[in-house]
Amino acid sequence: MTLPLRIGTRASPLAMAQTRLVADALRAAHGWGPERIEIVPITTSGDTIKDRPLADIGGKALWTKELDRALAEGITDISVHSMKDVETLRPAELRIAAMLPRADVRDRLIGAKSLAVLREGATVGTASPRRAAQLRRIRPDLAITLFRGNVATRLARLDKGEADATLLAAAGLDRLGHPEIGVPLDDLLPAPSQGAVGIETLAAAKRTVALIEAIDHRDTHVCVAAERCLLEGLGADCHSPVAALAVIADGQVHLRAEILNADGSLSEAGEARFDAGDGDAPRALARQLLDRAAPSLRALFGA
Ligand SMILES: NCc1[nH]cc(CCC(=O)O)c1CC(=O)O
Repeated sequence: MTLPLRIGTRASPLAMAQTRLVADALRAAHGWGPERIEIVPITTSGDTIKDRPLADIGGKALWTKELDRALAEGITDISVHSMKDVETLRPAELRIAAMLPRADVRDRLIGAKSLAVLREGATVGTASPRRAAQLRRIRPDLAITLFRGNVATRLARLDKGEADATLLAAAGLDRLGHPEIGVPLDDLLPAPSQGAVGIETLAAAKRTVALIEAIDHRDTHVCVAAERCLLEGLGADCHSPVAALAVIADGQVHLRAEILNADGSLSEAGEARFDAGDGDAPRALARQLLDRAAPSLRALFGA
């Protein structure tokens, strides 16, 4: 292939930073010069609508629709995604062929040294139903205010005093060059796919698939696939109050997961160990969580 490989990405600073990591990995794997890759920034609906919770926008595929269209129309050859923002069920003609090595999976608290020292009734800015529910389970007195927009926007809103604290993914802060911002929360189970970057192309584009597979980080791919199978079993997406994390331990996948209601007053947690590539075990864990959940929690998942 002599033409440049065109990489479609959201235009946010984090998406661009992640895309540069993908470009570097591809160049290193294939011995390419800089001219072999072209980065194509694309604005998505998720980027333009900032003032409403994502669930209210009716939104599936908010971050991916425009990138998918660019692939289908031949404007780009591959797309780079934060896997956390990729809806659970993808069009069959697309293939997530590789993932970069996962970054720090934790959330970091910004604005206070710990959740415990936040004053009574403090306000925490977040747009994540999972973070809101986990926070309010630990500290029911906290008020949640809607914080959307990219990482820099949220930090600026915190600076302006629109909230006492916020939670952001360590992965995003680190990849934007801010390893010093915030305190990692070890006890908060992250969002499914947090910290993972995926590379997608048309399943029929066999040569492109092969080029991408060369940089696949298998353990990350296996773990994120397990977390996404759990989401599938729950009938959930990236706007649902679900936390999950898979790690490889003793040659097996160890998946921990939790579902919550909006204020964290109801939750159900569980774990499973299974072989890499087993999609049934995470779906069975999803079933178990729903079966054990109180009816009003189960109803949130349409089950
Ligand atoms: N939903 C926004 C989003 N999508 C991916 C990341 C950070 C990188 C990651 O978690 O992989 C973020 C920001 C955040 O949650 O702080």
